[in-house]
Amino acid sequence: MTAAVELSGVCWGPRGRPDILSDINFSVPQGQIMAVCGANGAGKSSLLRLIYRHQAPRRGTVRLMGRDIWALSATDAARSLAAVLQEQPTDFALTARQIVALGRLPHRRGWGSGLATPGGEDAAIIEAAILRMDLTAMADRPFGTLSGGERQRVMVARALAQQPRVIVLDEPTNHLDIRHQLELLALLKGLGLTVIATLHDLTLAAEFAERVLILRDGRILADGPPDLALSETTLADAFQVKARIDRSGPSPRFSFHL
Ligand SMILES: Nc1ncnc2c1ncn2[C@@H]1O[C@H](COP(=O)(O)OP(=O)(O)OP(=O)(O)O)[C@@H](O)[C@H]1O
Repeated sequence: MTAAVELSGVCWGPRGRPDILSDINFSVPQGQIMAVCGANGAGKSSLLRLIYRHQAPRRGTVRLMGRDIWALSATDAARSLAAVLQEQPTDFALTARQIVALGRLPHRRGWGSGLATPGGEDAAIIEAAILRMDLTAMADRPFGTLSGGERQRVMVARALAQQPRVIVLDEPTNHLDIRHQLELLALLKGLGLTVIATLHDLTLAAEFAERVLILRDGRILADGPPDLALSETTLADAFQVKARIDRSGPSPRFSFHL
């Protein structure tokens, strides 16, 4: 089966600067849940920006469903891939429902029609995404009046309304309380989509992901099932701390010291 996302020989750096990401090679099968972990500045968000076609690799290729993502139009890419980012829209006057409705834009014919009130099928998809993210009670409130966690759920609902095959999330559990963190990760797992998410919380990564990719200084340090990728040696190397993992319980417990 065609990989959902595949990076081959990818390097990236800002213009006029040395590479920040080097020699990145991995392939994510359709339906896989992958967490990307690593220290601050390791290159996680930069890697996601390459995957959601925000920036082009300096060398190498990023493929989405087998096609070079830069051979696709932005709209075609958005029909297959949705991104949930840490930066949120600045248009705080839009209601939560209007923001979720933006997820339908890549599927509308002609950008002008995208601003019209959604028709039957689109409206049903938007309402389903609102319901799924438990936003019904606040759907008509301006986005700017929502709490950080509620806004995060609106952004996930927008991604769901986009009906992508791949969903990329940058720190999706930021701002969420424990219950909403667990609910969001369970929901993402149950979608049957390919999911690539950066996560700082290694316990959540170990429980949620089938595969963990660990970056260090812009290179892949480990890539594999959580039990293998999240080893004491790898974590010590990735985060420059002493790491202990207690695997005696149902899920691993991580402890760290300097
Ligand atoms: N456009 C840019 N220009 C200059 N430096 C950049 C640019 N984008 C990223 N960097 C640098 O690249 C490195 C990796 O940044 P990135 O945001 O990808 O890290 P991260 O792993 O997501 O970090 P964090 O956990 O702190 O969010 C950082 O040192 C950052 O300052």
